[in-house]
Amino acid sequence: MGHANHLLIVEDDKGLQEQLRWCFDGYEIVPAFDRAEAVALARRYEPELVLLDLGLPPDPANASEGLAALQEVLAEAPESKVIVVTGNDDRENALKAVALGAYDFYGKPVDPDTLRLLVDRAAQLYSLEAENRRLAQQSASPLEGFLSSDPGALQVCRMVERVAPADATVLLRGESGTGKEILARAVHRLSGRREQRFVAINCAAIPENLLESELFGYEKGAFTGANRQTIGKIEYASGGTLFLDEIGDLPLSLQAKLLRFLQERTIERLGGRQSIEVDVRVVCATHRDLAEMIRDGGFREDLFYRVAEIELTIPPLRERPGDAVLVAHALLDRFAREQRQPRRLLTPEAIDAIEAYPWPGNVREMENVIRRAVIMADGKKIAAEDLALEVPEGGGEDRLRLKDAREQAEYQAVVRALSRSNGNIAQAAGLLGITRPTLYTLMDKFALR
Ligand SMILES: Nc1ncnc2c1ncn2[C@@H]1O[C@H](COP(=O)(O)OP(=O)(O)OP(=O)(O)O)[C@@H](O)[C@H]1O
Repeated sequence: MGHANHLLIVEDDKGLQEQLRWCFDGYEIVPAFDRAEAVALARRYEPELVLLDLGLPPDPANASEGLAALQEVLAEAPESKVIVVTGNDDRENALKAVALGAYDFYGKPVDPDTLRLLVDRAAQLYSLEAENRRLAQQSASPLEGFLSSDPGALQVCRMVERVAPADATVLLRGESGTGKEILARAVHRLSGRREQRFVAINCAAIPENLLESELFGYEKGAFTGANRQTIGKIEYASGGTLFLDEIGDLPLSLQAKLLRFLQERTIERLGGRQSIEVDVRVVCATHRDLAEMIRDGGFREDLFYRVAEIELTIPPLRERPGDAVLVAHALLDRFAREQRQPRRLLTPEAIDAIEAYPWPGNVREMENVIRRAVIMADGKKIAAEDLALEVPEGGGEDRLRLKDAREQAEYQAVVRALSRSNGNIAQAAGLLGITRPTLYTLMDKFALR
């Protein structure tokens, strides 16, 4: 056992409590003597395992207090494996308990060895399930920092994982703020070059005459003011990854020089004669339509084939249904953590506004909007007004009606599953055939938490 599992023992008989404590050497025992205590301790420890005597005070002869405790404990710690201990031959209540979400039952009188076996097995199952949950959560966000549940965007993430280890040049296409830089960094991190430098340069942000020396470096005396030899970004990235952002904005003169570098893998510093071999992985990004630029003579076709050995297109937020709200919630979590404040909730109208807005600036724009809303909103809720989004008029009425219908159906399914499982998240998720994180996201969306 890696760390000791918490075992909550709910048993009003002090002697039995003591006896059980000795059987479960190796577990972190948390004793409780009645329902209220059991629930409070379940909340505090979220124990992996619970042994629950169904006959609890004030009426130990009757299982009702124990069954109520079971439900409340599971509401606090939905993943817990609860084993109920029933009176001799009380099969009816044992089955009731299992129907309410108990993992198993055991009849008194207690035989320590058998009970220990049962608890050990439950512990194993718990850790298997925990591992599964961890893996499921990972696959929801396959690349660190890149959030999405959209099949198209997730496909791009999988491609990034696949191509990262190869040295091929990658072109990332996508509107501004769609996470091109995050994915470029992921390519680097998942490659054999991760220990070396990741060097980023934005071709649109630097004037043409400076860009050349930024990229290639220069020798002393190469031009007025060049008073010492300076290494360019390409050389600086040697052994690592060079990220050329906004490659579509690279002037034609430099396109020719870059092409030569990509073909020969050597550079010459400005004013220098020596050609220097450089081993770098190149990742490029652009929000422009390079094919159209090629037709208009603004981008070299031969360079395009060099930089686009692998081309990945990140879909914009408005084409990823559900992602806007998912990302908004994740940002609220992040800002709450950063500012050590309780997490704000979005009102249903705010969620509607987020879904209806086209997000031309994608996640970057959303970061700004949410950050501002957190500052502007008073109280725990963020209302649609706090977001101050200008939702375009008209247009999507049919789409909206369909969306309303879908939302309503979704809402009803979630509410019914939650009430049927009496608020037990794991059970409700099971009924709906979705994972717990997805259910939590839906509950947030409908403000059901
Ligand atoms: N899928 C995502 N999940 C979480 N954060 C994201 C996602 N996409 C983008 N971001 C965030 O949005 C901001 C912009 O992302 P990034 O700089 O990678 O976009 P970009 O496509 O390179 O934008 P630009 O073309 O404007 O430079 C960053 O703060 C990034 O963390």
